[in-house]
Amino acid sequence: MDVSKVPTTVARVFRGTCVHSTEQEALVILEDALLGVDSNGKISFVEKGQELGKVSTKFGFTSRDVIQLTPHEFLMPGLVDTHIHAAQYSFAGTALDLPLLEWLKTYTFPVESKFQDLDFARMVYTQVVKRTLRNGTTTACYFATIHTESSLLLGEIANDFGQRALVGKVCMDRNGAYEDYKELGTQESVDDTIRFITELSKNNYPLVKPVITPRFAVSCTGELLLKLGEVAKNNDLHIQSHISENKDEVQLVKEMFPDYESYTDVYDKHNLLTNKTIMAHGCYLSDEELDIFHRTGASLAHCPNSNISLCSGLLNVRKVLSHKVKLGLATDVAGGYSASMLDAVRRTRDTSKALTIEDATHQTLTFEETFRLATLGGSQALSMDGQTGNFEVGKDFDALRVNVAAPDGPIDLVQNDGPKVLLEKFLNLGDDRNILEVYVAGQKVVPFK
Ligand SMILES: O=c1[nH]c(=O)c2nc[nH]c2[nH]1
Ligand SMILES: [Zn+2]
Repeated sequence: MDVSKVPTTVARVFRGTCVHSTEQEALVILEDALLGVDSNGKISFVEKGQELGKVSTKFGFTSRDVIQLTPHEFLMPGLVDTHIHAAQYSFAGTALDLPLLEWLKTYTFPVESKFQDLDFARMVYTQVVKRTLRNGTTTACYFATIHTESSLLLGEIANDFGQRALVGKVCMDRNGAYEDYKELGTQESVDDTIRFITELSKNNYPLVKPVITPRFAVSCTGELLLKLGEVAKNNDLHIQSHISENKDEVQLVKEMFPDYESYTDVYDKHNLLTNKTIMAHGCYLSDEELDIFHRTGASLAHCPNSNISLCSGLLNVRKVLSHKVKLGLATDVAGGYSASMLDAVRRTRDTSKALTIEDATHQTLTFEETFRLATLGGSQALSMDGQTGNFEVGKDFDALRVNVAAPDGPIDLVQNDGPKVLLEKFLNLGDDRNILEVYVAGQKVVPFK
């Protein structure tokens, strides 16, 4: 029997304001909407509240089953963090005084080396999954470390807490900056990667998948890059890495890969740019490089907090979008000091405003556009927009129930603000106290069980 044809029952029905984005409109506000979620966690209908009688008959529920949102509440799609280093959560909020290459050598590699210790890994990975979920990250694209066992543990923890996640065991077969943190050789890196994807896939976690993760061109030989491209292709997997974050790094890649046209060309020629590839940063990509992103369908993770914290650069999101390159937002913990995607939303607008200060003709991103990038944009960047990203019927219900007037919360309301103002206040002033509930694929994952 085709399971997809089995009739499903309605598991939850909400009535109230729903906000989300579509390809056409950055912000769609549905007031007094009825949103139904079926027993498979998928959105079964989005209708008008006044149609309650008809809808309840059609879908077989009663008005007593309806969860009524209060006037200061709304549902919005879950936030998508397209790039976060789970292991670096252990030093988030510190060590922000060096540029990228020195920062990696001084702070990051020594900390990541500690993740062969599974007890330490369990503690940090549990913290980061809980913290991001509580802050509304329903989908996270994680870098772990070079250690296969603890990377598998990160997948297990994300699954246990119900977060949708891509998890990458980091590949590094060279590290001139810090010899103690790298894999034994190229073949070991490939073999461990294959073991990682095999073991993770064996668990059949419904929402957690492996992602092929060459750290960046600087820490991988050409041979490794090529082999990882092959593994990704043979297994139809996502790929993630870093690109063009800081000027010294771009120069170093030029020196290490002298036969290539550009940083992007290095990845392209090693078959690492596909429509399931997400590259972090991209601050210094040329028009020609962005055209390669467009041609291959690869996307960018915008990491504004980290770009500013490590003084790396200011990504021009408008320019990226004008090349029709998919783009999502990211915390990039711990180059970025906050694990909250609300911070990424704010830093995205700050960066856009800084670009406007530099050039008055630059069109600042609106809050509605930034909202779309944090939700639908992220799901597109991860090629997951068939399953998540907005409230289209048939997609998984990944959502936040937000109360802008949460008691003891950070927002004071003084007048009867409409839903657009409430969303803007939440994005600019809100925090986890405003996020009453988080749903992933229809399951309530916050508050924690
Ligand atoms: O922000 C970053 N964080 C990292 O861990 C890293 N590794 C390579 N390039 C990087 N950039
Ligand atoms: Zn990163």
